[in-house]
Amino acid sequence: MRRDFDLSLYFIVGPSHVAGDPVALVQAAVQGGVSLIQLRDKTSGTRQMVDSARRLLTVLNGTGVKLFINDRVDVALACGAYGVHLGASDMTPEDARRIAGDGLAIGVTVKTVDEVRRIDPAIVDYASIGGVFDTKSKQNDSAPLGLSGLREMVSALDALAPEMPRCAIAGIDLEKAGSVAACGLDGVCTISAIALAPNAEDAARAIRQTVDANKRGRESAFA
Ligand SMILES: Cc1ncc(COP(=O)(O)OP(=O)(O)O)c(N)n1
Ligand SMILES: Cc1ncsc1CCOP(=O)(O)O
Ligand SMILES: [Mg+2]
Repeated sequence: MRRDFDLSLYFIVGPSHVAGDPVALVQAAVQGGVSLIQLRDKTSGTRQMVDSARRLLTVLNGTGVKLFINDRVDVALACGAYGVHLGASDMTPEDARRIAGDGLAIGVTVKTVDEVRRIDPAIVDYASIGGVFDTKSKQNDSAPLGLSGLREMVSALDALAPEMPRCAIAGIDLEKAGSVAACGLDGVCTISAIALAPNAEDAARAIRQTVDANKRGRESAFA
């Protein structure tokens, strides 16, 4: 398992979400408290994607913030990313593990309780629950879970693998981040709440503060 990553504030970047070079945006976001980055690129060629990932890794070097690659096990391995994020139509986590061995952390999207129950905790390193709310950043075919659906998913995850790191995604902004994190998560994932904010660093800082105050395990900080 590779679990030396921090889901507190997971920020997704890519050409569909950020016009132009994401480097300055990522630097500002990390300065504000983003703890994990994902490159999500549905449009570029493979070589371009590996180049973009390498540039992000250069920016993240020395920050402790890890890089995950969306969908593409080959790109993640080629650039030396920390992990890969896989959804229901991507390579299965089992196949990704066969290819990557222990060389990649593997995160998965879960949208239903059944999908949670199908997770193999010996293979998967984190679960991202969503979509929680409506989002303009991706077309989601299923209805939003809302907070009650999110809580059901968290309970299913607790029954399966209480230690498994978990975050949630879709429509999570500063206003919602605290109540979402308080459902028993290790963090939240966002695109627009940081990428479209007037000041990415300030936005990340504010969201990170509210997540830290509400996420699972916060009691131990005062023990
Ligand atoms: C952290 C995180 N959670 C969910 C997703 C969505 O993944 P997927 O369901 O495979 O959809 P695409 O992003 O590939 O369109 C994600 N990328 N990251
Ligand atoms: C990639 C992805 N997967 C499910 S929702 C989503 C986009 C979330 O973006 P935002 O934080 O802007 O709602
Ligand atoms: Mg995917």
